[in-house]
Amino acid sequence: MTTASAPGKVYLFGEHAVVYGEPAVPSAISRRARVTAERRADSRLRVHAEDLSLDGFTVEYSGETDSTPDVDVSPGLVRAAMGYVDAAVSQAREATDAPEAGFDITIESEIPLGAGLGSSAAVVVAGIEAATRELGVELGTEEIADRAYRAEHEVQEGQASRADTFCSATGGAVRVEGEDCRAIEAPDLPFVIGFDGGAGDTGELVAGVRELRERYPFAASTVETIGDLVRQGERALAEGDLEELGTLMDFNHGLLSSLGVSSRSLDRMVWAARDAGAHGAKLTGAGGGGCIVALDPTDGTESALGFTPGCEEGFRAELDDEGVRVE
Ligand SMILES: Nc1ncnc2c1ncn2[C@@H]1O[C@H](COP(=O)(O)OP(=O)(O)OP(=O)(O)O)[C@@H](O)[C@H]1O
Ligand SMILES: C[C@@](O)(CCO)CC(=O)[O-]
Ligand SMILES: [Mg+2]
Repeated sequence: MTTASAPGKVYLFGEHAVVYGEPAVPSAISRRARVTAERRADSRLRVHAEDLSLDGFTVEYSGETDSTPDVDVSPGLVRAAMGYVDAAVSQAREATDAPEAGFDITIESEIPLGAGLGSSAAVVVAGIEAATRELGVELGTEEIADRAYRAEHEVQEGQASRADTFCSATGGAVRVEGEDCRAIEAPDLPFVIGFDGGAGDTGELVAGVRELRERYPFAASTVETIGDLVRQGERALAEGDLEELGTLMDFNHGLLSSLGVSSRSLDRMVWAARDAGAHGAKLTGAGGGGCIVALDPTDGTESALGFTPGCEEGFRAELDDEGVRVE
């Protein structure tokens, strides 16, 4: 039995635009997904995912062809929910040259699902590490990141960047532009996260931005403008200029909003943070619902979020320098 964990992340800048080759800067945070893999004698896959929003369930099946989940929800919903775990196990089988390997998989996660904190990437990264180690193979961090990217790419129907999976695999703050992924220096950042209790569908939201880009040249320009903003943000990050970082985060939120990926509750939380004196605030991740991230060294934003209609939880998050690890 092997357990591995990997962190979630927030985007300082650049989500969505990163899918089209613009740079982005995500940062790992100290909330983790833990995946335990135990080799089975047969080639079946049994997944126990307590925190999955389908109310905690166990699925047992042998593969895509004859999946018969023993749960009281529609098979379509279960397949959609289990796609990332399936893809992680496929990558682990391929990496270890063990196409028939079966596992009992248990997932425990502190990262809300579909909320912009990279739960899918953390589950995939930790899943690949746990399953490959269980088979006695030690992959390097770069390979885990690459295979996790391929898994997300497959589940999100070809619409994924390397940002979430690279960040979750390596930890810390990173910069991703197309294939180019690297760690970057970051000062201590006073992240405050607001969570509306909801979720967005990453695949659908990315597809929505793609349509806008194809339909309107100014939407394509908006995506490029986000790239310009990220380059400016990198300079502010290197200088540790929190005020400038905040201003750029506010701007980034406006551009994401114009691309249709914000929501009423995300906007409310962003405004609550700004009114409370945060340096800046924006939605993080795919959007549609879920989380915002603000920069605020004071208690202002956290307490304001406590009184914001539509906000379920406000909490502080530390940058996590540690990526995937065996527990
Ligand atoms: N604890 C978990 N157990 C099982 N599967 C999980 C768990 N957490 C996440 N997943 C998988 O990840 C999916 C959510 O991924 P999605 O990309 O939509 O959101 P996210 O990664 O949380 O947010 P974002 O990509 O915007 O940062 C879930 O539907 C499920 O398939
Ligand atoms: C929306 C997106 O940019 C980030 C989701 O966390 C999608 C991706 O990069 O794969
Ligand atoms: Mg995701």
